[in-house]
Amino acid sequence: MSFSSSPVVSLRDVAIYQDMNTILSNVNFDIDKGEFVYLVGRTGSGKSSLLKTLYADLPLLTGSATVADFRLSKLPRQQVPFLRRKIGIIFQDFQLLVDRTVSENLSFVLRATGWKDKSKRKQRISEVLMQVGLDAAANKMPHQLSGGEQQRIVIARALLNEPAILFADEPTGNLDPQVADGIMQLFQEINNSGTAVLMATHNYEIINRYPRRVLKCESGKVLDSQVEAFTLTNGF
Ligand SMILES: Nc1ncnc2c1ncn2[C@@H]1O[C@H](COP(=O)(O)OP(=O)(O)OP(=O)(O)O)[C@@H](O)[C@H]1O
Repeated sequence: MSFSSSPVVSLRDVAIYQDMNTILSNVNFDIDKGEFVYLVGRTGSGKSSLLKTLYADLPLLTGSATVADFRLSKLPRQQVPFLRRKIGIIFQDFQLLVDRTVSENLSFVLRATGWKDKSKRKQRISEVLMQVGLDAAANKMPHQLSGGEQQRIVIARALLNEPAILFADEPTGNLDPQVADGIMQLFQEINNSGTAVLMATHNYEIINRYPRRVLKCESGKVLDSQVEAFTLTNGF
């Protein structure tokens, strides 16, 4: 367990690349423990690329950054799984293993992250399913669940190792407004219990309903609502 009070995410003079192209530059922000932050910007403005850099799917080549006490610059490949245990990643498309039950999907992650004791795995699976309101779904196959329920299982999976922060890339993008709202409420509950959240979204309604700090990718920079005022207009 870490007792440091340092931010869970800290970026200094970071640049984000795809291939040889600079997507964002001079990126500077911190996210405190337990904070909830939106990430917005037009299609192609760099939200996913920024998130990918934060969960070490893209290398950090310029500037310095720490995520959950891991320094991303020159992060050895063997360290990536250890970083990933401290963070949770949630995508728009649910990415559950379709040929396994909910419980097996979750157990798969626990075994891959060092949980050797079967009864402890079972206990933890029951806890996270309870947290997302789907404790009755343990033995169901993903296709027996609605889109919103599948997304809840993905969130449960992301919570298994008690992450310091959740990175969510358009987690409500494929869902009806009402279902999306339920997912947002779940994110609020998770956040209220102390987990930081960085959520990329195009959904202006959601930001209006649950207003929080906003980071906006625009013209190759990241604007921060905590630092400067900017408008959130159509299509961002
Ligand atoms: N794998 C890749 N290889 C090369 N270029 C890429 C790759 N992925 C994204 N890009 C480019 O990087 C830029 C930023 O894309 P990115 O996906 O980060 O934007 P985004 O803000 O997340 O967009 P969206 O809202 O559509 O998800 C775009 O110009 C895109 O074409």
